[in-house]
Amino acid sequence: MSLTRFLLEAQHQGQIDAELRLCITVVAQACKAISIAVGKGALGGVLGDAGTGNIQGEAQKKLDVISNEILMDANAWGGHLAGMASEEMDHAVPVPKHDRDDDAKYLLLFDPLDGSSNIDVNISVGTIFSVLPYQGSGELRDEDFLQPGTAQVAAGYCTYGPSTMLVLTVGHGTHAFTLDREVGSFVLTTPNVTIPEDTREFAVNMSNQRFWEPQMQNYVGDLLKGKTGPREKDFNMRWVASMVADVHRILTRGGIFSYPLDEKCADKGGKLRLMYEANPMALLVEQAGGAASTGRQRMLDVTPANLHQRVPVFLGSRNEVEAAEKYHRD
Ligand SMILES: O=P(O)(O)OC[C@H]1O[C@](O)(COP(=O)(O)O)[C@@H](O)[C@@H]1O
Ligand SMILES: [Mg+2]
Ligand SMILES: [Mg+2]
Repeated sequence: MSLTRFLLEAQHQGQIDAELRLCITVVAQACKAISIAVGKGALGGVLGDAGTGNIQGEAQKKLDVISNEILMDANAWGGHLAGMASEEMDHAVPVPKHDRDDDAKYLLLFDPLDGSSNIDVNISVGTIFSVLPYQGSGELRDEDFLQPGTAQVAAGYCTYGPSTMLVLTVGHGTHAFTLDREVGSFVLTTPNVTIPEDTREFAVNMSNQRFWEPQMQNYVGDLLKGKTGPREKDFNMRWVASMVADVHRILTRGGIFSYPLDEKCADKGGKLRLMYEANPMALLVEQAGGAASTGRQRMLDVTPANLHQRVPVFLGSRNEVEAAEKYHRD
C-alpha cells in the first residue's frame, strides 16, 4: 500500500483530517528531495561545512542548510500550516497570511538533518518531524509551539540509509514505509511496528561516561557486568551517533537508546532537543509499544519552556527503560 493510500484510509477512518493528510504528504515529498540530495554525496558537492552556525551553537553542514531549505520551500504555501520551527532556525517562522488558510490549524517542527556528523563519512542520517495543533491567533509566536509531546497529532522520521524509509505515527500505531526509488513513492513495508519489551542491547556514547550522574554510572555499570552482575544477562552495545539510525534499529529489533545528562551539557538540560528530536521519537516509540522517558518523567509529559529546550533521553524496549528509570529514581 502506498503512503498516499494509507493516509487516505486514515482520513476515512477519522484518524486524521484532510489538512493533516496534506501536511504529511508535503513533508514526505520534501524527504524524497532530501534523500536525493544526500544520495549525491561527493558527486553533488553537498558534503562538508556550510561555514555557518545555528542557534544551538553548532557548525552547520551544507546538507543541514540544504535540508532546511527543502522543508521550508515545500511548505512555503502553508494552506493548513500556521508556521514552522526548525532546529536550524532561531525562531518560529510564520507562513504569511496570504499563503495560508485563515483557520490554519497546524504547526510543523523539524530536525531537517539529524546525525550531521555522519554526513561526510557516508553513514545513515535522517529527518525528524512533528506536527502540533495551532490554537493561537494573531501573529505567530514561539510560545504557540510550547506544548507537551502528548499534544502531537503526527510524528515521524525519514532515514537516508541503504534504503530510504519513512516511519510515521498519527496516534494509531507506528508504521514503516520504504521508498521505491524507481517509482518515487513510499510503500508500507511494516505496518504496526512493535518493539520487544525486553532487550540485551543498549546505545549510549560511552566516551561521556566520566561526565554522567552517579545514577547513570550505576545503571551502565550494571549492564556491563553482564550475566554475573545484578542484571543476570550479557548486553551488546551499538552507537551510530545518528539518533534516527539508532532509533530505527530499536524500532526494528528492540534496545534502549540513551543520551543522559552529563557535566558537559548539564547547564543546557541535556544534549538532545525536546521538540525536534525527543518528542517525535517518544511518540513513535510509545505507539510501537515501547517507552520514552527523561529518566525521571515520561517524555511526552514534559511541558517545554522554550523552543530549543534540551532534555535527557531514554527510549526503547519498555522493561529496559523502566529499569533505567529505577536507577534514576533510587
Ligand atoms: O557525537 P554524539 O554526542 O554521540 O552525538 C550524537 C547525537 O547527536 C545528534 O547527532 C544530534 O543531531 P544533529 O545532527 O541534528 O545535531 C543525534 O543524532 C545523536 O544521537
Ligand atoms: Mg538531530
Ligand atoms: Mg540536525
